[in-house]
Amino acid sequence: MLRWLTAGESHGPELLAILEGLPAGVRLSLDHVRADLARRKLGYGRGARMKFEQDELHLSAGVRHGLTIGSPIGLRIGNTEWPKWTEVMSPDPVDDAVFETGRGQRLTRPRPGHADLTGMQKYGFDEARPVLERASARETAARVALGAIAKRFLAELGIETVSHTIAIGEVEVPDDARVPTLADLEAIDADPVRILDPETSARAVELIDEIRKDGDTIGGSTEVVVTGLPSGIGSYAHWDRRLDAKVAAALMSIQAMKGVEIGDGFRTTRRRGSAAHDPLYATGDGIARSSDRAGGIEGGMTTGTRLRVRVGMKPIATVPHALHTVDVATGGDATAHHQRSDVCAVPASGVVAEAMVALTIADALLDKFGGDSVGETRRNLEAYVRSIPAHLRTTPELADPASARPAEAEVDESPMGDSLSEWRV
Ligand SMILES: Cc1cc2nc3c(=O)[nH]c(=O)nc-3n(C[C@H](O)[C@H](O)[C@H](O)COP(=O)(O)O)c2cc1C
Ligand SMILES: C=C(O[C@@H]1CC(C(=O)O)=C[C@@H](OP(=O)(O)O)[C@H]1O)C(=O)O
Repeated sequence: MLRWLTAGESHGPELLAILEGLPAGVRLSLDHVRADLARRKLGYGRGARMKFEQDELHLSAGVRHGLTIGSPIGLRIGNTEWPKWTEVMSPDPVDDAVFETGRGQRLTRPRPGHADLTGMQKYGFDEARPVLERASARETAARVALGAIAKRFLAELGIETVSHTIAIGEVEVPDDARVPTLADLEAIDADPVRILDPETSARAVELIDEIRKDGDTIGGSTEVVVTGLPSGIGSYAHWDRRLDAKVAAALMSIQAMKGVEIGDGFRTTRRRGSAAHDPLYATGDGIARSSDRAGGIEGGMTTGTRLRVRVGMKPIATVPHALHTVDVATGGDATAHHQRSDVCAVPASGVVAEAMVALTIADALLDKFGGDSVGETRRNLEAYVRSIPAHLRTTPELADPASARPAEAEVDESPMGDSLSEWRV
């Protein structure tokens, strides 16, 4: 089992994160983590803070001489903005004067769409500062750092993860656009909105400019693609073992995410059954699916084809043309507080989504294969893959129905072996 925890406020001294349960022997350098932290700060439409704040990474535990050692991995990410916030976020009591002016002013005009008002009710505060400090997506830097480590573990097993933007507002990548692989990552990250198709990217940038000019904000969607997965990760046997449920929960836990689709998701719900699933064909190399509508998960388990999940983000709640609200200090009409904000954080949210998927997959793999060292995990994985009998084996490549015969014929000719042990994992 892999466990992870984060702590830290948006304007506190630092974010903290612990990853527990990762096997020993994973090759890891600080640069791997730094690279993903830098990717998370990219993206057209982010606010001023992304330009001046640095993510100061410290690896405190669990790694020695470039290898994980099986102990909990601990890391810190310093907020370089901290010197401006020492009084407002001081752990010790401060003088009341701090709350009179500037950064310390009490935030009594809650923003609709953010955690402000309900957080005040729930935790018993009379202003939103202590709420937004933790509700803020600054915390996603810690998740991305942990995800970068999980990705190193996955890479040791030949599993690769990539994300890209598929929509900004109503500007969408066409349905039939090529699904990227890790080889496309450089091109995706080089694009201002992380869209592969230059024409769609240009329209998305134009839209963000328009939205910014209007004093508004915009959301969108991203897709995460994972290749190299064996079949059978997750399970149909109980609700909390289903991999689709775990991936959906992980993605929905990211600030501002409002919906998750596995594979073709809601598009599938509008199709007839005959056009909604991925028919099986016998190819010379095993059983293959002729389409990728399920997104690589059936019955809560990986099918062995690429995993494809999408997550949709609502527009940023701190709208510059601030929304109507109530000043809870006076009870009167007001506009919501706004100092600065992102106009669009969809490109960055893809990097966070990648991290959450990587952590979830790494956990599910360890659930099935265990391993105190990555070599042990790899041996267990390979033994499982070898144990699947030839007539049940699948290939990740899509079948061409024209040159394949239906899988049923194959099964008829070669029924499952007499002995249970022949196919038992
Ligand atoms: C990468 C990223 C950046 C974000 N930046 C902002 C921002 O600048 N201003 C803002 O109001 N919300 C921002 N959000 C969204 C809020 O954190 C989120 O809406 C808030 O925590 C309320 O949670 P909910 O939207 O899940 O209900 C961002 C989210 C992400 C993932
Ligand atoms: C700091 C980050 O994102 C922040 C997420 C965020 C929010 O409300 O979620 C609000 C903004 O912070 P501030 O109000 O201080 O400008 C973003 O900059 C980051 O991603 O590193």
